[in-house]
Amino acid sequence: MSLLEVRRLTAGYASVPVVRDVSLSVERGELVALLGANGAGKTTTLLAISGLVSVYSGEIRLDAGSIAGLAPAQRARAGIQHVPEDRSLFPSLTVDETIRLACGARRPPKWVLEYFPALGELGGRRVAALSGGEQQMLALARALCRDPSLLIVDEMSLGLAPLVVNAFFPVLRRIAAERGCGVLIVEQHVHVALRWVDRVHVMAGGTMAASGTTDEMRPRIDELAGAYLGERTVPSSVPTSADNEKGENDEGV
Ligand SMILES: Nc1ncnc2c1ncn2[C@@H]1O[C@H](COP(=O)(O)OP(=O)(O)OP(=O)(O)O)[C@@H](O)[C@H]1O
Repeated sequence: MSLLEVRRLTAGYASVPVVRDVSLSVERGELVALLGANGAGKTTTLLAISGLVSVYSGEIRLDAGSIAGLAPAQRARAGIQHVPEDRSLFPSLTVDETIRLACGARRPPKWVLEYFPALGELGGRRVAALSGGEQQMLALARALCRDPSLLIVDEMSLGLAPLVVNAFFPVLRRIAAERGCGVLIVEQHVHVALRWVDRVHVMAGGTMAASGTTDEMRPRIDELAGAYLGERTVPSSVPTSADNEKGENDEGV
């Protein structure tokens, strides 16, 4: 039984479907990437899972239960946390205030900041004064405060330097493994994603073009990039899975 099961989803805006017949799944402890060119429908698919766009047909199940009838806030309470593309932080709040707001009356769980120790030094700093990487750390930490069973991260690397991106992936892997949650990310750096994720779904033109384990997809990446990913690939000189075993860039954030 998958943590998240999306079956034949058709969803869109103002009665116009922009994703059609999309199926994907995420298991507990698994890191899954959703890839695709601009406009392929990745964000819309994530928004449909979180209940933020209209679903016209298909099924979305979390822990085997249908969440179709649930409002976004109910889905959040059911275990889904969504870090949107723009990160949706409040620029005038400090790091501490952002975390406290996410935790409500409770204290932030200690383990949250253990994944992002750099945030510990930034408690009093306003969001507006944080770098892009620090803002992404905060957005992820805020989502983790709810101890999600499914963490959704849209365009995690947007605006971040490749070195910073490389540092985020091992942290996401640890979160998935240690918290037992599923992590579904939209990622533009395809070769970097293939270094770290367990499974890949490739969207094109609002439909699911290819799905498979990373080992299955890696040999097909040039074919997939040519057919579906447009400019959203980086040269294959970016380290591949073999480099993981050497522990390069694993220092975390
Ligand atoms: N609010 C909206 N109203 C109407 N159409 C929209 C809306 N948002 C997105 N679309 C359209 O839906 C299609 C899929 O967009 P979506 O943002 O899901 O793609 P994407 O794969 O996430 O692209 P990108 O990588 O550029 O963010 C596009 O044709 C887009 O123009």
